[in-house]
Amino acid sequence: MTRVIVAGPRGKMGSEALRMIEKQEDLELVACLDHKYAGSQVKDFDELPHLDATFYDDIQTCFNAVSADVLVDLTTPEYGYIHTKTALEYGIRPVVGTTGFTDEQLQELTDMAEDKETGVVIAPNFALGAVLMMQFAKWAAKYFQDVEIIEKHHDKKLDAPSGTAAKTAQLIQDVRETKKQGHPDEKETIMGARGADIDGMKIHSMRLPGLVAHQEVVFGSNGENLTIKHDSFHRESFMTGVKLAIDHVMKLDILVYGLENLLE
Ligand SMILES: NC(=O)C1=CN([C@@H]2O[C@H](COP(=O)(O)OP(=O)(O)OC[C@H]3O[C@@H](n4cnc5c(N)ncnc54)[C@H](O)[C@@H]3O)[C@@H](O)[C@H]2O)C=CC1
Ligand SMILES: O=C(O)C1=N[C@H](C(=O)O)C[C@H](O)C1
Repeated sequence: MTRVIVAGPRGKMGSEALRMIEKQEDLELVACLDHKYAGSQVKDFDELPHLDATFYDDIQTCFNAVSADVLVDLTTPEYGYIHTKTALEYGIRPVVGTTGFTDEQLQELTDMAEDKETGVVIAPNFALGAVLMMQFAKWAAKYFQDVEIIEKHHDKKLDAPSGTAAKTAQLIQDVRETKKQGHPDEKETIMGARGADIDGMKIHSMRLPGLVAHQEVVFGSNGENLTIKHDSFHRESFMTGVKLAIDHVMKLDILVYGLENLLE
């Protein structure tokens, strides 16, 4: 039985994670961490009668009160980073879906996990289709140098570009030479019109009500375009990956960034 704490349990992802945990025979929810509702019970809020766990609003109080193996963090960039560090200090293995960490923060957490010999999984996208979309994009980038990433999300999202777009760009960077795209003399008459720039490739972030999580990676060459596209229409799409990450993190003693590293 793996004992799990969920941070952000009342959020869009966290509430889906609770529903997933309830269905697993080998996972036990031992506490929830939110910035409010301290002392409340999970069953006070949701129709999840089998989940018997208390809400805490302070991470140290929570970690001192309950014994846990894994912290699943689905909160905000600011708190996700603090929670991950604190979990490592307590020897609790973080599974982090929260996006928006800086490269410096990721490096610090990588070093800390190595130092503590404690597993961490940080996955910018838990949907298996999105993981494949990123891998296909990396493959295509070997043959197509010109590429633009268009990510589309709901308008409650805090970070831009999305963690998935940033990770896709990183994977493409591994195989693509730096190249300035578009006309050599192009000029933006409205700032930002060409999107964010990484080594000359562009990322465009769209935020609209009605969207969930969507990304297209568009490659261009002479006389042809290749579009690799993924859509998450429901947050259930992320839960296979969350469960996979919880199972794997128990066997790791380093930080793994990206679910592709856990797939055979
Ligand atoms: N890796 C993946 O596959 C996915 C990652 N995400 C990421 O997960 C994170 C959460 O996304 P959503 O659920 O859509 O956001 P949300 O805004 O619906 O939920 C975030 C929750 O965190 C809670 N929270 C804020 N501060 C907190 C604190 N100090 N302690 C504990 N809880 C706190 C909020 O009350 C809220 O309920 C975001 O960073 C998002 O980018 C979202 C979808 C998929
Ligand atoms: O905030 C979201 O919703 C999502 N965030 C992740 C990201 O930033 O890539 C994963 C997915 O796109 C949904």
